[in-house]
Amino acid sequence: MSVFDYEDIQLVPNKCIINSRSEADTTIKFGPMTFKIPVVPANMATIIDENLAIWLAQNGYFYIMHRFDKDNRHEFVKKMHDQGLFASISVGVKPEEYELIDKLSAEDFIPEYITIDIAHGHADSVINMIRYIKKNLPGVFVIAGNVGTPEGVRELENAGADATKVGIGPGKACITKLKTGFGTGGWQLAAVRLCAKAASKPIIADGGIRNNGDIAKSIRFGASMVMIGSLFAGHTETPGEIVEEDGQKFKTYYGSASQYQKGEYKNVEGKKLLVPYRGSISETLREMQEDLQSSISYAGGRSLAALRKVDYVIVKNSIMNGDSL
Ligand SMILES: NC(=O)C1=CN([C@@H]2O[C@H](COP(=O)(O)OP(=O)(O)OC[C@H]3O[C@@H](n4cnc5c(N)ncnc54)[C@H](OP(=O)(O)O)[C@@H]3O)[C@@H](O)[C@H]2O)C=CC1
Ligand SMILES: Nc1nc2c(ncn2[C@@H]2O[C@H](COP(=O)(O)O)[C@@H](O)[C@H]2O)c(=O)[nH]1
Repeated sequence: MSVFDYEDIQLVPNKCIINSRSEADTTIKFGPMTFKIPVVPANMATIIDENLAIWLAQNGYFYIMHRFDKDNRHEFVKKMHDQGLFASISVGVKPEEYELIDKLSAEDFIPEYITIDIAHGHADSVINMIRYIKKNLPGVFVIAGNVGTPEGVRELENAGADATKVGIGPGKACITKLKTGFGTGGWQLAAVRLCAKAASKPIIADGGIRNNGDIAKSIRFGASMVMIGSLFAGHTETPGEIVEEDGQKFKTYYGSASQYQKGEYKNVEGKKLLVPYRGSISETLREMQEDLQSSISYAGGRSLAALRKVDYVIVKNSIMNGDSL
């Protein structure tokens, strides 16, 4: 098994067949809808809130609302639908989460997407929740995770998941590999490749994206969608608190399994960081789209499909050469 991560890989260019990068099509069909780019902000409390979810849905981007405003999720689905927007929520696996599914079903508020979001998603608790949602809300597109192995992907797909989310511990606010010794941190891209080969349905590569080029690399190795936290954390629209230090502006970004999210220091597997403030998220999304259009041109194609079969080389520890943007 070859083990590598984003910084160890370079994609190999093919002859360009378009006259302008604007001709390259970055759209992706994911579940019942098509989105502008194959990118989704992480379903974390410092990355997405209701206002940003509305803006993303109105502007052709996928979003997944986090699950930490527990009592508001039912109202959130209703609010999105009242505005003619799609609803995409997260759930956990505890008993009260089953009550939410029952309530949505009883009142016929059916979100388009539900993501089952727990740390160790290769578990009977997740399999049971997938089955419950599929039985009680049969039209919903169910994303389940997180997993880091082909076996995990297959079991969740077999239980009925429509997509699986891959990544155990590669996130920037993550300390899982330090606290437990487990995970895909340091070999996340290779894990995405292994999982995608086993998958018969779409996968989301989750965590470890540090540069826009990593989105193209994720697509090359089989992801249909890429989930990103830290690269989005510093924006005006993301909900992290603004902090000023030595005249410089930062925003807070904390893990969903950090004490800041949990309110207590128990089973902590996440930390808090300060991320430089960087203006509006619309500019970052626009730049991601432009960079992806450029990637498609280097792949010698017109759409994301060209990226999926491009050659690559493994250049361990050498390609960045100390470079930074
Ligand atoms: N992608 C990643 O690498 C990681 C992501 N996270 C994020 O942090 C948030 C909190 O996650 P999580 O702690 O799972 O959520 P919860 O605290 O809601 O836990 C969900 C349920 O799973 C149980 N559980 C959690 N971890 C384990 C485990 N290792 N073995 C057995 N049972 C377990 C919990 O019980 P109990 O608490 O009693 O064990 C609880 O009943 C999520 O948003 C998750 O995505 C967290 C860590 C890693
Ligand atoms: N191990 C942990 N992982 C976490 C936690 N909170 C979120 N996450 C995961 O990180 C990604 C985002 O990664 P990034 O590299 O883009 O910043 C997110 O989608 C989760 O899967 C946590 O507390 N511990």
